[in-house]
Amino acid sequence: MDNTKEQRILNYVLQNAVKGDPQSVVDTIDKYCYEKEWAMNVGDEKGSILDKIVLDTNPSMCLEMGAYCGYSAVRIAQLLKPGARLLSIEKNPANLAIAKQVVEFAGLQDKVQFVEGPSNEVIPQLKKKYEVDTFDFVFLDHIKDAYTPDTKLLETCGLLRKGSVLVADNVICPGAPEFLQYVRTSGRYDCTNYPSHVEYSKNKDALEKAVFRG
Ligand SMILES: O=C(c1ccccc1)c1ccc(O)c(O)c1[N+](=O)[O-]
Ligand SMILES: [Mg+2]
Repeated sequence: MDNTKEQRILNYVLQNAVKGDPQSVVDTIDKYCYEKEWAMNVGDEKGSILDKIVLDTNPSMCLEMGAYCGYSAVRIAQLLKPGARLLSIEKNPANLAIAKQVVEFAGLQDKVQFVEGPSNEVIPQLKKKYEVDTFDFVFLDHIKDAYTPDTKLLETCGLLRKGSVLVADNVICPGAPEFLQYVRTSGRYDCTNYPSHVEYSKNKDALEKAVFRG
């Protein structure tokens, strides 16, 4: 059976990264995506911005929407303090399987819990089924049209608290204009834009940080 780009990325990690070394996994995926095939990981440039925000936030409970191949899960999880955890939602079962293997190869399986399904169906289950109180940090990197309804759903499900930090990828390219308008005009967030570029390219993109006011 012909393999997919995501399977080729996993195979490249398994053959070239250092097992148990998260940064080696991140660097290896970046190398593959620069040299062989573009893929929609957050990438090294935006990833460095993401890293700084995670370190500054020092979160105990994190959510990621859009695991893809596990790249951002590895970036985030390697920065978490002991006992902190990342819950990663991915609706594509094939990508979820890849992401799980990438995270396991990095040695971060004890910090990352994957949940398969559409985010709008998973979010309402998080308090009872996954024993989540509130999220300190949320990374949005899934379907761009879902950013706004999922942010509102996190609010209505009581999963955000005063100071919860949301970081959204791709607010310029492919773009998330409704999300930007909502977080910047609702009065419920303090927003900061981080200009950057689309992963592995020179096209303009940006991250948006939105801190919930409670
Ligand atoms: O939407 C795409 C996309 C659209 C068309 C072709 C390939 C990807 C995309 C591009 C860059 C991203 O960082 C990203 O997260 C996504 N995504 O799907 O979530
Ligand atoms: Mg993205």
